[in-house]
Amino acid sequence: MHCLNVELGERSYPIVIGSQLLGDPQHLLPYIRGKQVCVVTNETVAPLYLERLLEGLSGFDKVDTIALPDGEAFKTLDTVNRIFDLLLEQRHNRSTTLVALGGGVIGDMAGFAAACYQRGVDFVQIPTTLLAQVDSSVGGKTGVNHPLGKNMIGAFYQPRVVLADMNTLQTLPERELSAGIAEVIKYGLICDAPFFDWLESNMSRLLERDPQALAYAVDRCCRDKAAVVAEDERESGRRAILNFGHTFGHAIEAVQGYGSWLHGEAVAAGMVMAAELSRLRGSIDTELVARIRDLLSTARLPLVAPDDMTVQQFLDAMAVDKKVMDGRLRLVLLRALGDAQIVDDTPPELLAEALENCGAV
Ligand SMILES: NC(=O)c1ccc[n+]([C@@H]2O[C@H](COP(=O)([O-])OP(=O)(O)OC[C@H]3O[C@@H](n4cnc5c(N)ncnc54)[C@H](O)[C@@H]3O)[C@@H](O)[C@H]2O)c1
Ligand SMILES: O=C(O)C(=O)C[C@@H](O)[C@H](O)[C@H](O)COP(=O)(O)O
Ligand SMILES: [Zn+2]
Repeated sequence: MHCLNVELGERSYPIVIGSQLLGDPQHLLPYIRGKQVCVVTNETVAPLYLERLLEGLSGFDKVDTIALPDGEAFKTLDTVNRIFDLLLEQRHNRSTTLVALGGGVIGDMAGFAAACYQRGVDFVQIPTTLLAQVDSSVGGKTGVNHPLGKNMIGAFYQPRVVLADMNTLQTLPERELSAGIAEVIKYGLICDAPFFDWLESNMSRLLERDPQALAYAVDRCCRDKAAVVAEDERESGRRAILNFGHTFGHAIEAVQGYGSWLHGEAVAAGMVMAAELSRLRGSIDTELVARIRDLLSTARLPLVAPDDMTVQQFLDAMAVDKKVMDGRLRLVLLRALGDAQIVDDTPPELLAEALENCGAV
């Protein structure tokens, strides 16, 4: 077991990475300040891990659980409202703690509920997917989707602790493991070239779920993300690099209807699009684009746009991206391997060419 910190002054918190963390309450209890707890999970994760977690919470006056329906399609205000209904019906007060047990969908919604309930209560992240362990549980972006755009309603709200139990990854469906690997690869591309090299040599170990390789990757990604977030908590500048591939990816998710492409899959295709655009702008060469495609493909991730998705559909969906400023699209592109930059001067015809080169019609 080991630990690292997200340094945010009075909002700093630890990320604990280990195995058997779920059954060992000593990691969780110090971060629960009141006597009330509400575990937020879903119908898939509850039968797998809820009982183990609840065993460690038996000392509290009040422990409620809500198991939400599973899936990105349920990452909505209506679903978050179900959390508020339960909290109010069960008379949870301001000293309650929400515990998010699940993937990024649960973490994003539980965190948002915690930010809003009685103007803010504590919350804890127990991420059970690779994607949630390397990305969504860290950094305090919480929120829900809107039919017109991804994560459009939300808040920056940091957890009190993140507990990443490696054992939970053993039950993850293969497709979800790959989706998590997309965000893992992202860190290599945007800020950690040596890690990208490591991934090229060790991808088979990750796909085989070698516990040591998984723990190494989770630790490395969390360190990379914690450093970026510590520098720019609310994305006024550098944090936007964590959005690499996402302007394209979010367009895919919104146009396809949330859930048909997994977030990580959409980000994978989006990263190829961003890499291709970087190449067209002359920043990176064909060889690097090929390396990126090869690694994503080895991880069984998609490299091109969904069938029939048009350039115009991309452009319309991308126009509502949260990074748009004064009507200008801001995109995260690559200057080199491990070096991302934010650009706001992409010629429209070059953007269209990159999209077409990646399968948009
Ligand atoms: N807040 C952030 O910074 C941030 C970062 C990246 C992604 N996200 C968001 O995270 C979401 C994607 O997260 P995700 O990939 O974890 O998806 P998810 O939460 O939908 O989980 C994926 C699937 O795996 C199941 N599952 C979870 N843990 C399991 C386990 N241990 N064993 C078996 N099945 C398990 C879930 O029930 C679900 O069916 C998206 O909504 C995305 O926008 C947020
Ligand atoms: O933490 C961040 O910052 C990220 O951008 C991480 C992304 O992987 C994540 O998908 C995030 O939810 C995207 O945020 P958004 O602000 O573009 O909706
Ligand atoms: Zn993401």
